[in-house]
Amino acid sequence: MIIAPSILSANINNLEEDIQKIEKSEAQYLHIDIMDGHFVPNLSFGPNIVQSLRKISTKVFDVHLMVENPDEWIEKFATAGADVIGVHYESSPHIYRTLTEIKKLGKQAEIVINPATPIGVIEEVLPIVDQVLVMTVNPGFGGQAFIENMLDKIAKLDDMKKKFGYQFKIEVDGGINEKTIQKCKKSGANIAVAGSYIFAGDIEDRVKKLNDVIED
Ligand SMILES: O=C(CO)[C@H](O)[C@H](O)COP(=O)(O)O
Ligand SMILES: [Fe+2]
Repeated sequence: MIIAPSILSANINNLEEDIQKIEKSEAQYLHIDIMDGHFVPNLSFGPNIVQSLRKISTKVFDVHLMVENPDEWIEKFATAGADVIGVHYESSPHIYRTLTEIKKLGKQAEIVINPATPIGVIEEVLPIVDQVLVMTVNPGFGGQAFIENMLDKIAKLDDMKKKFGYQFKIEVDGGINEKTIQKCKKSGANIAVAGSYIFAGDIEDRVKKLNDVIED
């Protein structure tokens, strides 16, 4: 399972130091939350931050767009250094086109669904995506509690993946800690984003702890 530390919970006063700790850790991804104050009630980072981080990190940049009109932003984040670009199903009526454009830019395309969104509505894009992100909290903030009934959704998605032979990875985001990561893995998740859990302690140690519990 891939661990993706979310820099939303990093120390913004000393971001470089935290990024260096992530570099040394076993994490394979760096999760970057982009919030526009409209799609979610919070603001975070823009493409310039992604561009700066690209100079100091070798991790896979997993950019989670929580924005209205994602089509306006995908090229900017692709140019800034994103490797994976995640767009919310709820953010556009033309999400198939958005996902296709991400692929045309040479990036991995990810569809993201909010807790209230059923997987049935994304069935038609499953053959073209590289990742599906199942939100396990309502997006907008770090440090929220994991929504337990998302485990059924992850398991259903994993069943569909096996039934149709799809290759996408299943990612989970929100409320991930030593306990919830094990449940997500059992349900079929392949990538776990963790923000507050990782940055509340020693970064390298916390990433290792998450890896250790899922290996047991
Ligand atoms: O997308 C997000 C919030 O919208 C973050 O990635 C997520 O909340 C991570 O934070 P935590 O692990 O503290 O829940
Ligand atoms: Fe996120």
